[in-house]
This record gives sequence, structure tokens and C-alpha cells, in this order.
Amino acid sequence: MPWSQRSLVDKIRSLSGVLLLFLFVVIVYSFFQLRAIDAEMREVANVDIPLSQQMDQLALIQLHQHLLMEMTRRQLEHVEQQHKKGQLLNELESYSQRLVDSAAATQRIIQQGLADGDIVDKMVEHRRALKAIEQIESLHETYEQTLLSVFQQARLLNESEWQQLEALDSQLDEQVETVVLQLQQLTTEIAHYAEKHERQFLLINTLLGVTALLVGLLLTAHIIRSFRAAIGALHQQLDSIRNAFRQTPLPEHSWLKPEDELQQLQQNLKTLSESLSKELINRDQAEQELVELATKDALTGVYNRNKWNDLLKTEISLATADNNLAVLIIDVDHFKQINDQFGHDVGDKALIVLAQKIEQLLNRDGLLFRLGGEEFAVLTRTNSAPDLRLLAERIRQNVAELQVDNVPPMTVSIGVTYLREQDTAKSFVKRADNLLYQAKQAGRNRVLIE
Ligand SMILES: Nc1nc2c(ncn2[C@@H]2O[C@H](COP(=O)(O)OP(=O)(O)OP(=O)(O)O)[C@@H](O)[C@H]2O)c(=O)[nH]1
Repeated sequence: MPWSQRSLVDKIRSLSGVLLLFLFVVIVYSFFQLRAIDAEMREVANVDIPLSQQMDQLALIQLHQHLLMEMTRRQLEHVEQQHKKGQLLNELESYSQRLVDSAAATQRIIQQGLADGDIVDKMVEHRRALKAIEQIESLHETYEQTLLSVFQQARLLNESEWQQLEALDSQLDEQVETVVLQLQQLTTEIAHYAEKHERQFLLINTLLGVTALLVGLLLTAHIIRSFRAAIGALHQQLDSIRNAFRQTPLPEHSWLKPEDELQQLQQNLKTLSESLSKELINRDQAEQELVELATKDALTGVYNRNKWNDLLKTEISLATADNNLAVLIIDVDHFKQINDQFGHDVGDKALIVLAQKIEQLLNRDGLLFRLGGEEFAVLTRTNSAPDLRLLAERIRQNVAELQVDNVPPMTVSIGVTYLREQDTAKSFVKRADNLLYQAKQAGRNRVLIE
């Protein structure tokens, strides 16, 4: 699958794998290189340090040789020194012993290095030094023999013999000097070789480390970028949802740090959820209001004609079995006069007070509707004539007792009828309407039941 189409988790997993591989390579490389460097350091310790000691030793032996020559000169020039012959022999023996020991030790160190070393093996100078030491040994042998024969003869040397001895002495001295210089070169080479190797190790290790760091940074940057992109997408979705609800704009969220973005996202989700719940509550309220508007009369708060039409049919269909339903059509007498005399507002108030009174009298035993103007209707589940008459009369009498501002007592005419077997909604209401009309005709402020 192409890289761009892979999931975020997949990408992070792959980059983490590369990073871990790099770290693994760094660790393995460091482990083997440290082992090699450790071996080299041992070799330096086994070769370099002993060789330096032998260089010091050879320098001392040179001094010893100079001393020996000086003593020899004195003895041969002054007859009175002849008795010191034994001391000279001892001195020669000690010097020779030191030189032979030092040469042997130096050879041993170099050969040991050549036998098992990685560094020494590569150095041509070591073999050259070994040869130079061999030359010291052969020169020393001649020098020692010559001195021994001089001491044993115990005579004065002529000029040419003395020059020969001095030539031999300086040859040996120079050879020792040469060996010391060669050893110095060797130790410097070994130290340089080890240092160079160490530097290489540090360089490669640093390169690998920096690469691992870059991979790590790349990985982190990629994770952050992907994370921010995901959060950005979520913000956009939230914004579009928010716009859909037309709420207060959510706070700015660009150029925020990841942790701030998370907090911001959390805050936005909280705001959105609050907006949603507010929206739901508002919708419920709006729905409720719509229902109220559709079914309730705006002035008095009782059911309106729409509800009347609905409920009349429903109640008739429910009451079909036992005809247990009655209707009261109530109309205020000469209501126009109230409006005319006291104004429309007072008329409104009178209608509100009247509706409240009738509802109170019904006490949930019936439903009150305003059919229009000053005309009301009551639906009640009864077919008992005495009960109905009692209810209608109570309404009529209580309305007459109402006090609205300075309005003289109101009266109402009421037509009452029961549901009959063959009744339709229309015939049922029509009968009540006719009774109301008759009540009006008969002088108003009365109840007619049929
Ligand atoms: N204040 C007020 N008046 C209303 C409202 N609706 C209808 N009216 C008035 O009610 C009056 C009804 O008058 P009419 O139909 O002549 O009836 P009436 O004066 O009550 O006479 P009868 O019914 O014959 O006793 C009219 O003047 C309407 O303007 C309303 O909501 N508020």
C-alpha cells in the first residue's frame, strides 16, 4: 500500500521500527568497536608502556657506557690507577649485563606484539627495530671483548688502539641512540593508531546517533502533524455542526500547541454538547409552543376551535357505546355592549375571567373550548339530566356574580344536549346551538336542555 494511504498507526509503527533498527545498529556497532578498542588499549599497555620503559633504560645504559669509557681512559693514562682493574671489570660486567638484559627485554616486547597484536602486526618499523637491536648485540660483543683484553693486558694503549676503541664506543653509542629513536617512533605510531581508531569510532557513532536522532525527530514531527491534522479535521466538523445550529462562534483554534488543541477540542465538544442540549430544550419548547398555538385560544388559554373539532369527533367515537356525552354551548348576552361601553380591553378581560370561572366550576369533569368571539362550549362525559342542569345552572349563576371592573353583571345563555344514538358531530352540536338560540329568543340568561 502507498505510504500516503497508510493509516496513522501504521505510519507511526513503521517509523518507530526504523528508529529502533537504527538504535540497534548503534548499540551493536558500539559494542564491537568498544571491544576492539579495549583490545587495542591492552596491546598499547602491553607494548607501548614497556617499550617506553626500555627506552629510559637504554638512555641510562648509554650514560653507563660513557662512564665506563671515562674510567678506562683514566686507568690507562695513569699508572697509579692500575690497582683499580678489578673495579673496572666489575663495572664492565654490570654495564654488559644491563645492556644485554635491556636488549633482550626490548626484543621480547616487540616479538610479543608482533605475535598477537593487531596494531604491531602492521608496522614495518618493528622489524627494523628488531634488526637494530641485533646490531647492538653484535657491536656490544666486540666492544666487550676489546675492553676485556685491554683490562687483562693492563698496559698503556697506543694512539691507534685507543682510537679504535673510541670508534667502537661511539658506534655502539650511536646504535643505541638509533634504537631509542626507533622505539620512540614505534610508541608514537601505536598511540596514533589507537587514537585514530578511537576518533573513527566516535565519528561513526556520532553519525549513527545523529541519524537516529533525526529519525526520532522526523517521527515525532510526523506524529504531531498527523495528530494536528486529525484534530483540525475534528474542529472543522465541529465548526460545521456549530454553524448548522447557528450558535456563538467557537474560540479560535489555529496555531495552538497539541496539548492546547486537545484542551480546546475538549472545550469545543463541551460547548457543542451544551449547545445541543440547549437546542433540544429549545426545540421541545418550540414544539410545545406550536402545540399550544395550534390547540389553545390565545386570549383565554382554553382549547380553541381546532381542538374542538378534533376532540368532538374523538369523544363522540369513544362515547358511541353508551352515549355518555353531553355538550353545553355558552354565549355571553349582549357582549357587544360591554365592548362598546367599556372598551375592547375590558371586553377581553371579561372573557378571560369568564373562562377561568367556568374551568374552575368544571373541575376537570369537562373540557372548555372557545368557539369564537364570546361563544364557549363544554364537553362533559355524562348523560344524567339533573347533573347537567345543575352544572349549567351553576355556570350561569356564577357568571352573573362575576365582577370585572365597572362592568355590570354579565349573563349567559346556555343550550345543553346529550349525545343520541343516531347523532353525528354536526347534528349533536346543531341541537345544542338551536337550544342556545331558543334561550336567547326566550329572553337570554337561561339554560335550555333537551
Ligand atoms: N373584546 C372582545 N370582543 C370580541 C371578541 N370577539 C368578538 N368580540 C365582540 O363580541 C361582540 C359580539 O356581538 P354580537 O355577535 O352582536 O352578540 P351580542 O352583542 O353578544 O349579542 P347576543 O349574542 O345577541 O346577546 C362583537 O362586538 C365583537 O366585536 C374578542 O376577542 N374580544
